Amino acid sequence: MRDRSFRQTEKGKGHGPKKSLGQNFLIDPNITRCMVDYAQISERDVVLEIGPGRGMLTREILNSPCSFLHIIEIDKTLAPFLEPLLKRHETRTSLIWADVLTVNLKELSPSPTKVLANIPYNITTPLIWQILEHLAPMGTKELVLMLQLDLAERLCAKPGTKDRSPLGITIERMGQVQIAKKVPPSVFWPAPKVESAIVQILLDKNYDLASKRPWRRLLKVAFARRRKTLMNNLACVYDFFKDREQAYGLLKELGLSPTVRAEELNADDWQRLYEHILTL
Ligand SMILES: C[S@@+](CC[C@H](N)C(=O)[O-])C[C@H]1O[C@@H](n2cnc3c(N)ncnc32)[C@H](O)[C@@H]1O
Repeated sequence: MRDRSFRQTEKGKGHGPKKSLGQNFLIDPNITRCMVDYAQISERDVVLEIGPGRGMLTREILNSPCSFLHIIEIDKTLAPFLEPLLKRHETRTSLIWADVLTVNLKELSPSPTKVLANIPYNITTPLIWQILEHLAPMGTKELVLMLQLDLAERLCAKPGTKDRSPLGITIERMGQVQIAKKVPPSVFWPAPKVESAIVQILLDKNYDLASKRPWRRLLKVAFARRRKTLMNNLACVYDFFKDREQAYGLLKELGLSPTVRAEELNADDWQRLYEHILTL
């Protein structure tokens, strides 16, 4: 059942949704419950919620047995919604008013084991990189995120498809990603123009990969010009190789065609290429 009292309450507290901050609030408690169920939060979990808005998902997380909840929200005008809620759970919550992209997530104490968020679509990609880079090495093992459906599909893209991306490949090397549930615009207020999806990311290996500069640089170079071959990108962009001959030699050694494009490589190919780049 949708939360029909929402609009009145919202107006009552003098806060209208801000488009510039991606404020499409969830109004269907079944969806927030679903997100918390996917996260399977136990009393050992420390949760980080990004962008709590009016606290719809926050309330559901606080109903779970989590030992601690960090919350980061940029919009202080949401205080009348959040502060009374958090006051009831003072000993196990901490609220930071800030742009999450400027927060040093490594310093959150206790360290989050799980991240839940209905994130503003405009900061999704840098935010996921930030979480992988700073929180995965600190023990974050699971992310349950509400994302725009097309981005969710890009994160799950298989080798050989045009949607393959550096972020998707990095997640694949660190764990698994899946679309847990597609979500229609009608569960938000105001309704966005696009469909969304709940995405579950499990991290179970290579926890420090996203923080490795050579890895990030390899992917950046390989995907710098998507229509060019991997060999051309490796040889011509930046200075990985002296010339095309050297790049050709490496691809041959790895059993890869000289005409292969970055989007065609699978996770093992990336690992072998990365290991070789580290020896250069
Ligand atoms: C899509 S709304 C989700 C609100 C709430 N979690 C819900 O599901 O109803 C996104 C929230 O992220 C907040 N936000 C936007 N940009 C942010 C940023 N850079 N750092 C932290 N919070 C941000 C917005 O103010 C808003 O509360």
